[in-house]
Amino acid sequence: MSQSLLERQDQDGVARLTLARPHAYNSLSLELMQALHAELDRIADDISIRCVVIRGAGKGFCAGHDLKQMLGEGEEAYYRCTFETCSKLMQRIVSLPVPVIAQVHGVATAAGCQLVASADLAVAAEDTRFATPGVNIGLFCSTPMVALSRAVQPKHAMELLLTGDLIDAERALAMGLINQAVPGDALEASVTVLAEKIASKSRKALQIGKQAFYRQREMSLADAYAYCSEVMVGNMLTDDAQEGIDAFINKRAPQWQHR
Ligand SMILES: C/C=C/C(=O)SCCNC(=O)CCNC(=O)[C@H](O)C(C)(C)COP(=O)(O)OP(=O)(O)OC[C@H]1O[C@@H](n2cnc3c(N)ncnc32)[C@H](O)[C@@H]1OP(=O)(O)O
Repeated sequence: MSQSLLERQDQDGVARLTLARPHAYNSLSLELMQALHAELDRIADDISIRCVVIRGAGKGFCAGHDLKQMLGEGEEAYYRCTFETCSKLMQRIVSLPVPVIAQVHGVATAAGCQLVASADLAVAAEDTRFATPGVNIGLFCSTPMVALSRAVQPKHAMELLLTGDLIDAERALAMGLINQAVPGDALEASVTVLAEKIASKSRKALQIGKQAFYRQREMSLADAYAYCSEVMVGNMLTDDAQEGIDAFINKRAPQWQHR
């Protein structure tokens, strides 16, 4: 991992990944996206991690793709590589076996807003501004729309995409883009409470549940119930479910094996 682009700190089963390009609002250069993807791959295989927090260094979370790099490179192959890399990164977040929380402050625009929408949960400082402003610069936010249109109601997604307007955290909360809007000085603590609560669960249960949540959403009602019934059967057969139920019945704390 490149220390200058992305920083990682692990504590109590939570991996905190900090986008570290504060001079450019942590905009997603190709190298930063590659570093984040590689770190998520490592976390996927790291049994000690049960929750991931993605946050930004400096005065904002993320201002989307690095426009200076994009204009500077100016080649079709480079653009294709950028958007494919970003799209794979967002899918890696969804396919990660453990939940991802976006800890958002300052601004989250374009691909930064997509990062928020792609995370399983998001907590923002009250004064955060969100937007998909590509349309203001002749660049409709087509890849962010994939995550956005799955995270919020279609008319809310279209409003953001068509106007490019900045919205505040209160509006983002009302749209369902974020889970909580908290005072800026309470952001770190609020995310820690949420992350540690999740990290206290069985990693196996989190993995089974997260994967099933996204898969069943693409299915018909009947297929979703059939699929999730089988998921529950598989879940019941895990060591952690057997342990958790026994612990509940015997009024003791469960000892997770994370399998
Ligand atoms: C399909 C997906 C497409 C995309 O993701 S395309 C990217 C679309 N993103 C945007 O259009 C956002 C562009 N940025 C902004 O609109 C504004 O910025 C903000 C609202 C995020 C913040 O405004 P303020 O607080 O006034 O700061 P500031 O002076 O505009 O920016 C500070 C420094 O950060 C650089 N910067 C900001 N966003 C980007 C970016 N996306 N790529 C590269 N650099 C960026 C600026 O240029 C400047 O730099 P310097 O201090 O050298 O003047």
